[in-house]
Amino acid sequence: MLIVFNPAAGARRRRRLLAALDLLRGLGLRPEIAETLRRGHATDLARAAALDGVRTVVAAGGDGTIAEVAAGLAGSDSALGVLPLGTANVLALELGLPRAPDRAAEVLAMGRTALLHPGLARYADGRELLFVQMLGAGFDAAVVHALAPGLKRAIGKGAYVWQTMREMPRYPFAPVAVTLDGREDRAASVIVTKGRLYAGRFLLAPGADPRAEGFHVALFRDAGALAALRYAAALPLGLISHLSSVEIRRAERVRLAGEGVPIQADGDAVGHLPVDIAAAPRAMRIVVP
Ligand SMILES: Nc1ncnc2c1ncn2[C@@H]1O[C@H](COP(=O)(O)OP(=O)(O)OP(=O)(O)O)[C@@H](O)[C@H]1O
Repeated sequence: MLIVFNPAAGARRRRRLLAALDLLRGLGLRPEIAETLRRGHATDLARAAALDGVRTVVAAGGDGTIAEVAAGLAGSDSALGVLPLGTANVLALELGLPRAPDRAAEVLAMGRTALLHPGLARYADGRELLFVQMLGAGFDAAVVHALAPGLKRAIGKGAYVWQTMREMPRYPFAPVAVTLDGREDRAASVIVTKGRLYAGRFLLAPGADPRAEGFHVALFRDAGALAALRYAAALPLGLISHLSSVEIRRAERVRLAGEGVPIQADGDAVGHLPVDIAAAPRAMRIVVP
């Protein structure tokens, strides 16, 4: 087992990592630790471990770290493990993965796995990006793009609320052209999700499951600061999918295009539209309770 630790995830999570390590050792495991030095490093570390035949590579961080480790393991037989040390930890909440180091260590030691079906986004220049939970284009991505990492470390999820209020009056709401399995549509913002949850425990797409194939696509029809405020208020109340200006569709293939529209994937800023989204060529195994 290799644990890939992102020291920049969450806030001061090294103690939780060390606690989990002690517990894993107590359960008879001898995990190695590799610390990431920069963005994207977790992918290189995971890929090298998979080539070496390491059976389980654990992402110790948040959703961004999980996605990077998953990208490195793609196509291999190594399983993905998770020690949730991030800010939002949406995938961990989605799959019921415990945050407490003792319980997380127990889950990793048991080694029970489920299938995970990541999404793969392809940019116009042919680059590919794997995501495990969701990809957003439009307003939520603008918030992620503008978020200062220091603020996130200092005040955690509150940083998203603060940045959302700042972006509302200034985001230009360029329209997003959406193609769902060949059918054309339009929206002000779009979230292509594998899971039910968004930004923590908030319900976005009832019925979605990262262990199933395909995507749920939330189309936010209304543009403008007031609409963004309405969506932001409905989210913590679990009411997003009930709003008349939000439609949730299922699709296997999604194309998103829009002039200068930012994208976020698994909570990280990852460039701009256009992208073509489909299932990753192979499902992978993830360690679950
Ligand atoms: N050594 C490093 N220094 C700075 N950034 C890093 C380093 N290693 C990884 N990163 C980057 O840190 C970013 C944040 O990581 P991650 O998403 O795991 O944590 P988080 O944002 O706190 O959690 P969540 O996504 O669950 O809210 C990722 O984009 C990752 O590429």
